[in-house]
Amino acid sequence: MLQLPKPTQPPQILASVEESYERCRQITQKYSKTFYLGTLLMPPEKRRAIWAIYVWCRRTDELVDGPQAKYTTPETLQKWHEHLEHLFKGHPVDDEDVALVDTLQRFPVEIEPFEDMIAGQHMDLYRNRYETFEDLKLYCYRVAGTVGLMSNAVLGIEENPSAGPWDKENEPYIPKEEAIALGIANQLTNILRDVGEDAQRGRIYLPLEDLDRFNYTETDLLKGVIDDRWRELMRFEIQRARQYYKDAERGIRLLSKDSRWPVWAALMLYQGILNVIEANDYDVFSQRAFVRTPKKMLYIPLAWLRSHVL
Ligand SMILES: CC(C)=CCC/C(C)=C/CC/C(C)=C/CC/C(C)=C/[C@@H]1[C@@H](COP(=O)(O)OP(=O)(O)O)[C@]1(C)CC/C=C(\C)CC/C=C(\C)CCC=C(C)C
Ligand SMILES: [Mn+2]
Repeated sequence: MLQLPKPTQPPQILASVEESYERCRQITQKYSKTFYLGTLLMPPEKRRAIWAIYVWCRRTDELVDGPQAKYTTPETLQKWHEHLEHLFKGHPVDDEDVALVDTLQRFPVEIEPFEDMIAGQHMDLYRNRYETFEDLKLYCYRVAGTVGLMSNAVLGIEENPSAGPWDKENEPYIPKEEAIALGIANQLTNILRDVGEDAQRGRIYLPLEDLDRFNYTETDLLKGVIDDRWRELMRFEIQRARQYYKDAERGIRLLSKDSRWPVWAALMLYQGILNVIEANDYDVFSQRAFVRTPKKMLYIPLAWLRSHVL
């Protein structure tokens, strides 16, 4: 017997694939000058896939960090998770989704990093202190390491041209840990840059065990005290972030050739924020550290060199 369609909501006319990617491009350009610049160095198909992923990440982040964040509850995140499941079944729900569904078909990736990022936003909903670095690392993996895993699928791995047929059975090494390391490095940089802003919202991401170690208190931080204890603490955290950038570097060498330059550029541009924090004598309370445009432009050819030489 012929099945009649079940009565549902009238089908919504969504943006075309091209329109949706263009929207994602505009959103990426508006929200992140750094990553947008990096994506311009990619071949067009990869570039627009990264824009689509960026927009999903940005929308997820906005749920707990954006202007409507005070209305976000665990149910909101549960609904966002259901929305995600639709996308992985190939059904876009709104205009921005159309590009991501297309991207997921072209560059298959597991749902897990997307789910983990939602779990990270859940942490932001309830936590405003991190006791140990292990606690903070889990948060950093969830909100940023996951971006590395999502991006890996698009960036691609360089096939080893010298591999013989006997090597074909061996799975190629996917630099997952290195991609996660770059996400964690970026997130730690973000946290160090935004200490003052976060404190004004009552949030302290720096591990309390680290504050203790340098004899610096929560009250000092909330008051924005800059003294030798603070400088030592910041030096320690900057050093830790730099180690994560270092760990990521060996992974970049394994990426496909056309992805190395943009990733080096994104790494150098974001890591540059740490140098600015040092140049500002660790004052992250009364000024925001950012890399000036002429310096940014200098990083681009340097990144090209590194992608060819290292
Ligand atoms: C060039 C390239 C491939 C970039 C990836 C771009 C992308 C998909 C970014 C998504 C970022 C995003 C919106 C994440 C949501 C959570 C969040 C806000 C995390 C912080 C990002 C900063 O974003 P923001 O828009 O605030 O930027 P500004 O500070 O305003 O400039 C984070 C700090 C996390 C970003 C993490 C990454 C981009 C992961 C990087 C890892 C890779 C690209 C993998 C590379 C592969 C190997 C093997 C090393
Ligand atoms: Mn955020």
